[in-house]
Amino acid sequence: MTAATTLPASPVRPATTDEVVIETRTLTKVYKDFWGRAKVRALNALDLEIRRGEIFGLLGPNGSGKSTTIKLVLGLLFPTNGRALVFGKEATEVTKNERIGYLPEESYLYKFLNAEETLDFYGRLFNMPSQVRKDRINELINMVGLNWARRRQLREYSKGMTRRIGLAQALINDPELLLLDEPTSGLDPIGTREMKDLILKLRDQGKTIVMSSHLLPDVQDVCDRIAILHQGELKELGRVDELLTVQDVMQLRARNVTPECEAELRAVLARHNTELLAVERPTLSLEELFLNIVRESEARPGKRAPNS
Ligand SMILES: Nc1ncnc2c1ncn2[C@@H]1O[C@H](COP(=O)(O)OP(=O)(O)OP(=O)(O)O)[C@@H](O)[C@H]1O
Repeated sequence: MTAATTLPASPVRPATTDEVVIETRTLTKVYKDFWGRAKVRALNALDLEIRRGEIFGLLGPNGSGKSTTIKLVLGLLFPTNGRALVFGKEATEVTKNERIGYLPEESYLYKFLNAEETLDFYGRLFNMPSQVRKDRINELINMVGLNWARRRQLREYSKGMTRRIGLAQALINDPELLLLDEPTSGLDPIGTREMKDLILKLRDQGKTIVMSSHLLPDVQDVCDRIAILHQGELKELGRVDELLTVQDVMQLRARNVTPECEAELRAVLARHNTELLAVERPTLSLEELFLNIVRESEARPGKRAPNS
């Protein structure tokens, strides 16, 4: 994706509202074997409410039920028990699909079409008029940074490029709700940052986004709330900032602290019987360091003295 991530014009909607977009009530899925015998309880009595304008993360180890949840919400699977409602309607009702975009974990796009043809195919499925389709395809291809490869067949695409065209496809109908299965998998750090910025922009446009991911820093960066599943059970649910806040520790950050000032601070803390856990310099994340170096190298090509 290029820096020119212009998003297709859609009305700016307010951020998170109280409107519930996805609701699950004791949602349960038991996969059966060939003989109809219960084989795997993939999801057990899941209760969730996801509101308009949220970025909601589904986390959990392999086999914990994330994809099953997404498929139930999409109406691709029937629940064994309980209900999944999307926009207030049963998830299995097909009319809701017009308001949903889905990026599956594995690409199912036709490999012998190029990016334009792929999006044109999906635009036709949504009965988009020719000119609207053309404009939308241009906007989306630019948005995901594939302009340079728009006429190349998808079989020549790298994993990261495939992820980008998958996202463009998921956005073709300007959906209100986006379900993204592992949106950053296969992307390099710059592509990952751009995908995350894009997800945030889509949220700012009022879209509701549900994403599953194993890449925890990505989830931490973009998600407002998360659910953690384990063997089909909901184990944790809440706002990311609240779940990650260590309640009984406080951090002070100050610039230009002199040794005298530090000594006084230590003395004050000691006087109040406060246990000083650490005095340290903040560090960049590896992502920040990497992006700084790449951006600097783009601005100033040529030799760069390491650690400068
Ligand atoms: N079609 C199926 N038939 C039988 N069992 C299935 C089927 N699909 C998934 N399962 C089982 O259901 C459980 C949950 O699977 P699911 O794919 O929802 O997990 P996940 O959290 O998405 O995993 P991953 O992180 O590996 O994608 C697993 O034990 C899996 O083996």
